[in-house]
Amino acid sequence: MTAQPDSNQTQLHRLAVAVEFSKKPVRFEQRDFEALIDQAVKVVLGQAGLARPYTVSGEFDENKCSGSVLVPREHLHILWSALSIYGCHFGTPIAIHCQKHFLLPPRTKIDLHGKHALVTGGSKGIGKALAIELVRQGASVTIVARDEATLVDTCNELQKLCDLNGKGQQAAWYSLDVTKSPETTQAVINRAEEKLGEIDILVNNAGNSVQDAFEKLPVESFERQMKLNYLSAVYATRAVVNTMKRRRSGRIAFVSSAAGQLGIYGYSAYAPAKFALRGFAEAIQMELEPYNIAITVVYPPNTDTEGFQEELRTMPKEVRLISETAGLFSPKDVAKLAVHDIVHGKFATNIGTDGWMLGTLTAGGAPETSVFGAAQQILFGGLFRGILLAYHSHFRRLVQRCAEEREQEKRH
Ligand SMILES: NC(=O)C1=CN([C@@H]2O[C@H](COP(=O)(O)OP(=O)(O)OC[C@H]3O[C@@H](n4cnc5c(N)ncnc54)[C@H](OP(=O)(O)O)[C@@H]3O)[C@@H](O)[C@H]2O)C=CC1
Ligand SMILES: CCCCCCCCCCCCCCCC(=O)[C@@H](N)CO
Repeated sequence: MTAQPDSNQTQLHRLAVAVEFSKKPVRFEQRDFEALIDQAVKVVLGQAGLARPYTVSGEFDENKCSGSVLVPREHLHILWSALSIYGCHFGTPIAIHCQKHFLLPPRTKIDLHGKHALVTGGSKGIGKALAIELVRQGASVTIVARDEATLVDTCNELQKLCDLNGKGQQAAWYSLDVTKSPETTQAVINRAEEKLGEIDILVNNAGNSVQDAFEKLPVESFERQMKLNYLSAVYATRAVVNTMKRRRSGRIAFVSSAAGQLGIYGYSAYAPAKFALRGFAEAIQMELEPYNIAITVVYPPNTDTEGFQEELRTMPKEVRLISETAGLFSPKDVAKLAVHDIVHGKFATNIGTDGWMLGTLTAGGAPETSVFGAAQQILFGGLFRGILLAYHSHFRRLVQRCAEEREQEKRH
């Protein structure tokens, strides 16, 4: 299938298309579905002298034998009739039904097989766990970070997993400081795309935290935190978004933090950068949804990584006591939940019971793709606000106790 005019103005409709067979063929997958749709369009529109080349990109559910086709508005009706046909395919009589169309495409699951995912900060911690999970589910993965030795080790590990799957997946690495400049990020992403194909999934994970009382943190810390935890994600997103829009498919994820939902003691430089990711994500999801690109923001509580161990060495007692109320998770568990939500196009990933409550409470102006999720927010929003206020009085006492302890230490 050939190119479709790339206009920002083109409004897309999603046609849900079901295929019925008199006798089900042994194999009928995404590729066959695409070929069938292509053929149907050519046959019917060709006879009417209207055939024109454009992409009918969709996602196919093998179990239900139905998929969806993204159609520009001006071609909706002619395509609807073109696709509602009976005929013979693979030697079997079949029927194609167009069931309904939506102006706003509902989220559908993507299949990671054959996809190319790029994970920033993929050499260690949560990023590495994300890369492993993406490979496990069939994707080829590029990881970027600064330190080459760690990149090489992790990439070798990933390639072994790829080989175990036996489907020709590949792992690649590039050394990149994601804060350097938009151009540097763009150049590395171009090279990654030349090697493993256009990026289907971008995971913005690189980041770290600084923690101390506000007046003890130098102003440069605030600037550096914004650069590393927020602006780096803007650079990388910019580097992939045009291609994703042209292809009308993609996923972009941001690893924020529970501290991107609630500001706590010690995180006056870290929390704003993690909050910023959310504002950015909410804004672009509204722009990119018509292009079948879904955004996910991940809000992990404390997660046991190299970065976290490093953080513990200088962590003020208040930060430790407050943050540990939400629990400590393994990078593997965080990655599994995040990849599940990326695949399903879910906007927010919350981890653990406190994470779930915090996510439900702070759903705020974010979009919600699940009716179940929306019902939880509507039902429990008020209740969780009450619970949060109870947590706050607990946190206030913790902060006070730590201040008293410090006073005493000073006196002795
Ligand atoms: N661990 C936790 O408790 C939580 C972490 N998070 C967030 O999750 C993300 C990952 O954290 P975590 O796995 O703990 O961190 P780690 O320190 O364990 O790993 C960080 C990764 O990012 C890379 N990285 C750091 N700085 C840069 C840079 N300037 N350019 C390119 N790559 C960079 C590191 O590689 P290299 O140093 O070689 O560049 C490494 O691969 C962060 O955004 C963090 O804020 C959120 C909530 C909780
Ligand atoms: C009804 C609602 C109840 C909510 C209870 C909430 C408890 C809040 C705890 C905040 C935890 C912040 C952890 C940040 C971890 C992090 O980002 C760093 N470790 C990064 O390295």
